[in-house]
Amino acid sequence: MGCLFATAIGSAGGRVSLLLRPPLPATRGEITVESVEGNRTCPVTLDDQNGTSRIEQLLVCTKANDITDAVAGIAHRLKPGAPILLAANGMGYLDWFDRELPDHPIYCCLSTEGAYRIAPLHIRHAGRGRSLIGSPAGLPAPDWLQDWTASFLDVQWENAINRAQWHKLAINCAINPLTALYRCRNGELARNEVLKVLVEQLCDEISIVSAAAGFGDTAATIHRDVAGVIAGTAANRSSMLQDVIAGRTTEINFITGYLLSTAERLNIDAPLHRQLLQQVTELDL
Ligand SMILES: NC(=O)C1=CN([C@@H]2O[C@H](COP(=O)(O)OP(=O)(O)OC[C@H]3O[C@@H](n4cnc5c(N)ncnc54)[C@H](OP(=O)(O)O)[C@@H]3O)[C@@H](O)[C@H]2O)C=CC1
Ligand SMILES: CC(C)(CO)C(=O)C(=O)O
Repeated sequence: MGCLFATAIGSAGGRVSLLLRPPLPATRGEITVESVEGNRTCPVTLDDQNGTSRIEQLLVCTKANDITDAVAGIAHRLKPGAPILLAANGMGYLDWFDRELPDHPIYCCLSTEGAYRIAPLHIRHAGRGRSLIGSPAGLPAPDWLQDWTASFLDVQWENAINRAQWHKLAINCAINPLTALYRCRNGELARNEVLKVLVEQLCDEISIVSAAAGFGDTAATIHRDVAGVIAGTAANRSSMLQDVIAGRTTEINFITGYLLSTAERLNIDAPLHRQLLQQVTELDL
């Protein structure tokens, strides 16, 4: 996603540096984004945590598990008040920013774009989607949003980013862990009678937690919306299943884990989600 977003901002005239893990292959590079519309390229400066230039604006495109380590390594280079935009899936990483970087405005990006890496700095933009950017603290749309809205991606400002994130998280909680455990494509959750019942039970629990957490819209629509996403993405392997197949740590702690910590705060039990968290965590070990 980092290569896709960097190329989008570059296409709108922005200057982009990629902060990679050391050691750096070079100090300059070129991103290639393949898609059905043809190839796009974007020249970038390559940098790592040992660099010295000051960071005016930070876009974090790691997996949720890596956010805090990645940002902690470069936090000393942030200009005072530099905005930080977090593009990872899931929820539950904002507390760290409130604690460690309270003077930096935090924004979140919720994206349904689809992209995967073919080689270093070379990606395939496999599916066009929409990206919502918003401020969990309720800040107004910043000037730099223009770099995104002027790009080739479909980007919109979202005033209620918390709600949008919760809704996406709820859908992921109902689909991703089951597909990872049963190693099936999303559509199997509607075809297999046993899995169908489990999806319904997961949605029942999500609905109760959502209502208590103040997300009444999600509580009311989660069964229908999950069925719609399963039908619309029937041939997909969920991101969690892809992580399991590739032997990567999943983002379960920031998806089901966040639902469960919200439930616990509200004294609600969600036993099926608890069981799935444990089972997927065992896969991660
Ligand atoms: N790909 C997609 O289509 C979509 C992804 N998302 C979400 O976006 C997020 C990113 O996904 P995706 O781009 O696919 O993930 P990738 O694993 O492809 O990319 C994550 C990148 O983060 C880098 N990274 C991790 N830790 C550090 C660190 N400490 N310092 C510097 N770089 C670091 C990794 O580097 P290295 O290569 O060295 O490991 C890797 O290049 C996830 O939360 C995902 O769920 C959301 C919608 C769609
Ligand atoms: C919507 C869904 C389930 C599509 O596969 C997804 O967001 C994911 O895989 O993480």
